[in-house]
Amino acid sequence: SCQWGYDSDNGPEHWHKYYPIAKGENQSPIEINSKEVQHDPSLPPWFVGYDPGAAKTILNNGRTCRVVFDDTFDRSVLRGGPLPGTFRLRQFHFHWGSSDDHGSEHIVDGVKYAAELHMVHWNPKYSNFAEALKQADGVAVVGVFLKVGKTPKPEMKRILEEIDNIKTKGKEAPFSNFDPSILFPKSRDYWTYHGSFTTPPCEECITWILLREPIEVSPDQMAKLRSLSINAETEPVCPMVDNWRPPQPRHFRMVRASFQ
Ligand SMILES: NS(=O)(=O)c1cc(F)cc(F)c1
Ligand SMILES: [Zn+2]
Repeated sequence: SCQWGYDSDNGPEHWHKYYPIAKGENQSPIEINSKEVQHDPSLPPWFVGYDPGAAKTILNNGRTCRVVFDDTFDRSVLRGGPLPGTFRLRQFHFHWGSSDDHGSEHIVDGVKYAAELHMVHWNPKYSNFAEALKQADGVAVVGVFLKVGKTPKPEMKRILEEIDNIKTKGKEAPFSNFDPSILFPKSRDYWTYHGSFTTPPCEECITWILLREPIEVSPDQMAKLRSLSINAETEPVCPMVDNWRPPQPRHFRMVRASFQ
């Protein structure tokens, strides 16, 4: 059946059987190699206008920890950068490893970060998210790398405090009054390229905006993420770790940088 995951029997090497686009030519993540990136001075800055009141719930869907927003109107939006018009924030989630030396999906000059935050937005010129993911310009994801250091990121506290209430698959808790832009690093420098969802359905609908500057989290904060389980409450405990897809072939895609 369609229960894809990250194990040897349902992981990234199997996804193409149910989602043939997983072997497409515009798949994500990819390796970013600074020497092959093209600096594009015409790339504008990107901007967000997030309404903290749009935050709704935090959920363990058995594959990641996801915070969901009200996207029924242009309430929390992303615009500028490589994007045509405004995109609506729908959710954000994370990918991480079983130890601090890996876990990110995109890899930069050989560097694997401990985790990667994805802020998912969709183009309201399409009637809904399901329609948008069928379009090449349907979705925009801002990716932020998480690097482990000594100082905890205070802005992560609220997310990690909720983890105790969503330990197992299917658990959901209210999550309100949160502006996710507090998670961004200082610099707005980014790489951008056209790619796909890094999980099934692997649709090639994403304009990626990957921030160059990682945010720093503490080892305890990473351990908290790793305390989530993929199993439901009534099933044997299986830690939610290594929920990342390895890099995919870049093929003929150009990665542009907003910075020199
Ligand atoms: N991991 S990802 O950001 O590419 C992503 C976003 C999304 F909205 C749905 C997915 F299945 C996967
Ligand atoms: Zn993701």
